[in-house]
Amino acid sequence: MDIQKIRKDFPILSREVNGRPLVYLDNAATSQTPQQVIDSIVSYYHGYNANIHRGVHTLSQEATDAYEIAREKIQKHFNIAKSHEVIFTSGTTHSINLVANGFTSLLKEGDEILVSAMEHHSNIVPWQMLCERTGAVLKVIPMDHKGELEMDAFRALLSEQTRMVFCNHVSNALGTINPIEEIISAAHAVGAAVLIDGAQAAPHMKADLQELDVDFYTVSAHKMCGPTGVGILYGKEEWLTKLPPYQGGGEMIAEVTFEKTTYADLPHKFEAGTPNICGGIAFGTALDYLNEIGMEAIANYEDNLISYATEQLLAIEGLKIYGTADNKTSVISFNIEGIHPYDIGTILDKLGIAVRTGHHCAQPIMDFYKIPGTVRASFSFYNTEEEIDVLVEGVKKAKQMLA
Ligand SMILES: Cc1ncc(COP(=O)(O)O)c(CN[C@@H]2CONC2=O)c1O
Repeated sequence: MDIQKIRKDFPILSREVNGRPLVYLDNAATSQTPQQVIDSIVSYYHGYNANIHRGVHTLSQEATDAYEIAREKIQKHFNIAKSHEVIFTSGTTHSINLVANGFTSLLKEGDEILVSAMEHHSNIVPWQMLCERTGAVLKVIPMDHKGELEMDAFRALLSEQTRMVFCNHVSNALGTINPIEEIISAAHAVGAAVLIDGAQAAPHMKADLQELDVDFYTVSAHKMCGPTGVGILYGKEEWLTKLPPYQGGGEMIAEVTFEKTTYADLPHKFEAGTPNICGGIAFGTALDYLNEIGMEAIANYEDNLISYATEQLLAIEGLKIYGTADNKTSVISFNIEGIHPYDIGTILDKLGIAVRTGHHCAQPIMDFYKIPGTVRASFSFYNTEEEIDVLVEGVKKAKQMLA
């Protein structure tokens, strides 16, 4: 990987913040956008912006073709069997809510659904709302202080009453890569459906969804060098067929009369209204860009980066890392004894360094560690060891100023 050549693809990486070169280490929040994706957005609005799927004119056909080609690129990237198992959404939060809404008609009082202790709020709150609607019971798969799920406790929680299991592939707050193959297999053994939140995994590793045999998998384009406001829900056809539509409107219908409406086939049943046409097309371009570099090369490079960053940060006295799983990627959450993470983040920003501080929409994790939040540095393939050195020096300076 020619990092300097790659970095030139990202115009934003050459800007300054507070008079210093930007060091962007908040990739778990959103990734940056290469010129190729920016050009894809511009060329859509320059050349073939039109509404899709029903137009009789050339522009509409060009836009429709580009949008459906993007769907096929997503299908190929995640090794999905059928293109209609790819549902365009506005992102992971929308995708999870679509499934949670659909299960309202499939769950009954006393059914049990399991969620891991290290979830993002978007993979907790929709399921709590589902339990309120149905009388189902939410149970939590515990984690240990390393930030790894307690798999014996997970297996003990499974029963004939378990109907669903939800877990992130990678924790956005800890970087833990969860043993989803084992989770999927054990859940299927009791007949439970599994939704894996892939938001933090898909940017950093290949996810082969047929090999995983997962029932639902969610992805946000803005974490994968794509635009915000677009993502996908993958669902096995057998499950998507069982779920009722999420939103009513145009596109998702076959026939409408005031007496009765029949719904469109997959994927359109779940794609009501005018979608983020340009976003979907640009998501396809982002996948082209990532695959040009290669997901394996990206994963290997980022593994080396996080090992270097961990080693350098741990050399700072009083610094504690949260999330020390044997198998982790792309995220380092840390605090310095006696200093509030927000204060560290503020000083780092003055030095041009962008990190995230707070609970990272994972308050149960912070409660588990009994901390208000962390400083989270999150890496991508366009970051460098030199940028990590700037981060480390910045943390040392913040410690000196605040201790
Ligand atoms: C694991 C995980 N699941 C779901 C989401 C929600 O994704 P959307 O916002 O695209 O629907 C995020 C977002 N990550 C947050 C966003 O900012 N910082 C984070 O860690 C996430 O990291």
